[in-house]
Amino acid sequence: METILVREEPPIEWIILNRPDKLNSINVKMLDEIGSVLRQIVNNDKIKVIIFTGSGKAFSAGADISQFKELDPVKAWEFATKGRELMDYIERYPKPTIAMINGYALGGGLELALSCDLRIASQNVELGLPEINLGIYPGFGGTQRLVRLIGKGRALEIIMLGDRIKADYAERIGLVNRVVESSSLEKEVRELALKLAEKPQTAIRLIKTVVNYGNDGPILSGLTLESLGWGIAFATEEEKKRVDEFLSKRSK
Ligand SMILES: CC(C)(COP(=O)(O)OP(=O)(O)OC[C@H]1O[C@@H](n2cnc3c(N)ncnc32)[C@H](O)[C@@H]1OP(=O)(O)O)[C@@H](O)C(=O)NCCC(=O)NCCSC(=O)CCO
Repeated sequence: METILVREEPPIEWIILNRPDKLNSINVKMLDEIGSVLRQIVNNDKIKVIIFTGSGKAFSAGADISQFKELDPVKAWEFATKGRELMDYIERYPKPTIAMINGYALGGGLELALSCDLRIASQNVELGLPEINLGIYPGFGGTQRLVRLIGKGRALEIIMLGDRIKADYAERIGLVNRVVESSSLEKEVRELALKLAEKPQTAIRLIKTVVNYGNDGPILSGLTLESLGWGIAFATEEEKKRVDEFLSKRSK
């Protein structure tokens, strides 16, 4: 891999964006390499949680602006589609994903974090969608995912002003799940990942499916999907085992 580092530590797979001298800005090669790793491990049962992070002082400063001069409108559309499709794949990935955000997460970097299930940030982060300052706007899904995560008013403020946001405000508005001390970021995220890995994996997968697909359409479709998935959970060994354990403890 040229642009990422991969650390396999079952049950965790670490995907580390690795262009630190360019603040881990995202080029086509990086999109390809991330997609390729995710496809390789999708059926590996030993890997239960994926953690994305960045090497050096950034999670990622966004799409690689140095490539923008080569983009005519059609190539720009294709690049945005490629980035957005990877983010769609991450959002719907059957295993839980965590963005461990260190330093800058801007533009496409924040959009990558938005496509993850959980976002844990260190105190020193600066988050934002500064694309407006380049005369464009977020193209890897940010206009849609940010609105759904924090609401239209706050999302429009972030997207239209392009300002950088600090950790405490990001936590207050729900942009990140949790802010932790920089020195304990990796430890806390690892603990969270191990906790997730202990959970019944089919139920986790069903939750992701119901939440992601259910929220895309009318509420009645989402609620129906919830009921269907709930039924499927009863077909799993994990459900039988855990319900039996609960009941047997109480009947003693
Ligand atoms: C993140 C900033 C504020 C950091 O500033 P600073 O600490 O001063 O560091 P720099 O010298 O600016 O950057 C170091 C090095 O990285 C290169 N770089 C940084 N960001 C990018 C990028 N997005 N693309 C390409 N290269 C980048 C920078 O050129 C330097 O390289 P040298 O070879 O040393 O010159 C600041 O870097 C910043 O504002 N970055 C841009 C953030 C941004 O606008 N992101 C949105 C991109 S568009 C997008 O993501 C579309 C998808 O929706």
